[in-house]
Amino acid sequence: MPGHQPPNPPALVSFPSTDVLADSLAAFIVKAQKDSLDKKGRFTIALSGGSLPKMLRGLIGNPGVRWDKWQVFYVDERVVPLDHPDSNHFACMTHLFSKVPIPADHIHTIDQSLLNDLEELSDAYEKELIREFAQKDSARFPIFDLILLGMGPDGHTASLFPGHELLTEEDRWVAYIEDSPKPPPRRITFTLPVINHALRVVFVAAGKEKTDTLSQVLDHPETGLPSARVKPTFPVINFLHAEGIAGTSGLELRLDTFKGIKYSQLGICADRNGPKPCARTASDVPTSMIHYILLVSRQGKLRLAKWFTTLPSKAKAKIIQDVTRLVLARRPRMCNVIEYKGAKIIYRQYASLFFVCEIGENDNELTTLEIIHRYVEVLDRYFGNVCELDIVFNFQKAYALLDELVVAGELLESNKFTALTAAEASDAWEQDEHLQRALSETLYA
Ligand SMILES: O=C1O[C@H](COP(=O)(O)O)[C@@H](O)[C@H](O)[C@H]1O
Repeated sequence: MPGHQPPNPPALVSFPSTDVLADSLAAFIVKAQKDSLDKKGRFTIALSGGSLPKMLRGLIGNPGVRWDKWQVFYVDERVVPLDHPDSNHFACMTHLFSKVPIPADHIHTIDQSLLNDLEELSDAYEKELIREFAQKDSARFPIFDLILLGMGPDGHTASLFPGHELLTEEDRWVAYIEDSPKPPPRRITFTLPVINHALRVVFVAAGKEKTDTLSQVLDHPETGLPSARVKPTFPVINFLHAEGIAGTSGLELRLDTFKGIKYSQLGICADRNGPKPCARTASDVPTSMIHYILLVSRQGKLRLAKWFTTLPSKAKAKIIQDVTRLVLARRPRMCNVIEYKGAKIIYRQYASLFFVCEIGENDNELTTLEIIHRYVEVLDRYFGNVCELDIVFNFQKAYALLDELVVAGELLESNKFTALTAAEASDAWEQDEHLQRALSETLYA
């Protein structure tokens, strides 16, 4: 489960103006949407209120957006009628949805008939989430493709406020609050586990006062501000515009403001040596997706097949046949990338085994080779110089180790030791179970 893995450091993108931020954010959303549609044909997104809806203007008239594939939820909602100026839905309607062709039933709002009963209202919204997610993704918590958050000057995000008991909620998906320090007082909100299970989480912060809050959140997470508790598996990306941070040239980022952050920045970026224009754009945030991983022997025998896309068995058999033929025909010094039906096959040979992945045409080959190598390293450490026979006789373990690294086609755990520790822990439980069984058989025989 994504939320059980150690979080990655956040990334910060600073923009010279809110217009550039809005364009870049739109490009990022379209890329995330494309990845999700390629993978599963739908796109689930959760939106915040406050200043965020205005920042979504880059989506209006954007030809890359497939509105009919979106399922929209609200990260939090103020408990007021849906046409009330305080409503987050109202803000999103005003600034975005009234201007784009999204089907009305793809926007999941609160049930207005329950405004007088907060418990019923939040339960009903949770049920709405269950309807969308429970059978398709994780039943424990929904896994959103993208959650867009705001950050209040006090560090609150969604309707999770500093020091509030809701910050420790571990079970509920949606909770309610009657005493919000920011008006209106009655709200419902996603809980932190829901936010932390998302595939991508982005904070959008615009305004000078957000600089100090962001610095507090990034440099002093120990203070436990709500925004600092957002720690999903993949890096949180912070889209920031604030005068004084990004000046007119956009390059005057005050690096000392954010000490703890990993500066793997996009758009206008900076590192410890100072800010510089960055070749990458926000839409290049690495969301590379593997469609499948195959392990094929030199004799053309399939040793492992892990699919991250849903395909009929016939199509899978055809792919295995084609890919095996293509890879086996390669000579040693040839490039490790092969074009195949509008996608890319990335392969690497280790002794008698070919490790083969398919990725999209815009995905990153080198990252994929790195993922393959990481998997081989983990296998190697686990089996001690892994060979083909280890995989043949322990294929469940080979799958389990892969599951520790790659989930839903994306690299989940880049630390091989963490992946190994998880596998060794499950071995220990297994042995313990054997022991328990042997003991109880002896005792009760
Ligand atoms: O009250 C709320 O505040 C936060 C932050 O809003 P912002 O105006 O400072 O961006 C927002 O994300 C949340 O959805 C909203 O209900």
